[in-house]
Amino acid sequence: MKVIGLERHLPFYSLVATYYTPNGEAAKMKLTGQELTAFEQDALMRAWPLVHEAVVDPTTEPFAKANGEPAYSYYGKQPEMNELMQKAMSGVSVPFMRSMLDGGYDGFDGVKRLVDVGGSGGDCLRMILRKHPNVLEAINFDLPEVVDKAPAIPGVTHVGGDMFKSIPNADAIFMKWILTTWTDEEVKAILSNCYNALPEGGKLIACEPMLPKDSDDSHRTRALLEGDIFVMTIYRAKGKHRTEEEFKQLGMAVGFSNFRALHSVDYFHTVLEFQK
Ligand SMILES: C[S@@+](CC[C@H](N)C(=O)[O-])C[C@H]1O[C@@H](n2cnc3c(N)ncnc32)[C@H](O)[C@@H]1O
Repeated sequence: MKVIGLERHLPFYSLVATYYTPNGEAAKMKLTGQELTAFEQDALMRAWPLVHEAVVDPTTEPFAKANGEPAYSYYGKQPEMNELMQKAMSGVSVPFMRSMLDGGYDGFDGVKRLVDVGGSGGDCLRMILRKHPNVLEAINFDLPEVVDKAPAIPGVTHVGGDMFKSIPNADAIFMKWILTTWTDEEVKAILSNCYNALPEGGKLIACEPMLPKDSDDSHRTRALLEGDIFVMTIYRAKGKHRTEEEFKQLGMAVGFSNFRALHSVDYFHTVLEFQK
């Protein structure tokens, strides 16, 4: 199935994702209740009115200014919000992973040890393991306070740490919706730690929203640009959506020798492969 769009209806509690099955039948998924609460909660609502300040001065962080600290540390200190964010992430990731795994993506073939960097509650790994029994060791790597709340998943080891310090070794590294929230220098630090954790020929599979080279008024471009504003508000003004060339250059800068971008896996995310 493919996500073809997000429709927002008032009141807020009826955000609907529309999917098409391979034979063209439309199916809908509703993001309601807990998932939406994460996006509508007070801390975020306080940040939205400050977005214009970040446009005028990119050093301003709306979320940090409104709430006294950046989003990840803010959520990490509040167990309820931490849990809610994991549920929200899961609500977005499960349909994406279904689309990736059922769509014939072959990047996990032959992988024995796989790490998901910033894997939140571990849903992506759970789904990858179900489809790829060749993966014998799966490590869900996230901040300690996040993995503390992650549910036990057969075959998955939760490891707490900081991707800016080091990343566990693996044949392949997976990450979804990670690079977008960081600056170019920070992305290079994350990619460099991935590079160091991989053997020769190993690969990083990163799934990120990607901006088209030229802007247009298509639904997809508008959704991607809207996502850019969302990142600017909820996470950091310094994070940003990037083009294929920008991702490629960041990977090459830390030593990856091969790069490819697969656009047909999902409507919103592109699958980026960086090979060592
Ligand atoms: C936008 S969420 C994406 C979650 C998951 N990959 C998904 O797509 O559902 C970003 C994740 O990165 C994690 N993260 C943030 N800073 C991190 C760090 N320094 N080291 C490891 N993980 C981090 C967050 O806790 C969060 O789970």
